[in-house]
Amino acid sequence: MNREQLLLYFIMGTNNSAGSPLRVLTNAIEGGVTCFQFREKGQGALEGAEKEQAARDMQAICRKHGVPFIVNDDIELALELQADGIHVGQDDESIEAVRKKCPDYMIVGVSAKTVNEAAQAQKQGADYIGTGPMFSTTTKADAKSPIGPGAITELRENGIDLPVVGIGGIKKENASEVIRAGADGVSVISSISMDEDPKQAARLLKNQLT
Ligand SMILES: Nc1nc(C(F)(F)F)ncc1COP(=O)(O)OP(=O)(O)O
Ligand SMILES: [Mg+2]
Repeated sequence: MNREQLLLYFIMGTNNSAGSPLRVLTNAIEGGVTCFQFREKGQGALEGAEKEQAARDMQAICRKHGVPFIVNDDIELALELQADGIHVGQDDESIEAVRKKCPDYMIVGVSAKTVNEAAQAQKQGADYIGTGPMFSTTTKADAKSPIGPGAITELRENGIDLPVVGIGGIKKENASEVIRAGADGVSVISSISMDEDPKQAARLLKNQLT
């Protein structure tokens, strides 16, 4: 995974979008999204065959536009779809378990908010880490309290040179703070998925990043 791919990392499930998820994803990518994560979780999330079909539909859109397609949590689904990668949190399967099950080409992303967690992730071969929540968020029901962009600066000051993306409550008004703090990119859900114009939302966000 090269760092540039993490610049504007859009995450969405079918229950995060105001409009049609496939149309939202297409518009978001046309607006400049550089990486996508399928995260089907929380109230109203699809399961089983419906979840798999939604993932396949979104994967096809990513493939058409050359955007990496990452699956959140669900390793079996990632393997079934031959996704470009998988993202796991501290309470999900370990990186070792993921690496054992997944082919080498797959990107492995890990949530890490402390220097210790990030160092562990780096040692175990993570390709990138997601750090947050940067700001308060309503999308992730079990999100902990915000740690702010300073947490990314602390990782950098302690020798964590893995690609890092900030996540949690990021919008165009605060995105540049996360980059200035040392992140390679920002990850967003509702700032794009709930906007009535996801293409414009992605474009305005991206303009804050470079
Ligand atoms: N899904 C995520 N993606 C990222 C990414 F780096 F990709 F931006 N960072 C952090 C998370 C949060 O991952 P996790 O802590 O397992 O919670 P959940 O499974 O509810 O998302
Ligand atoms: Mg998870």
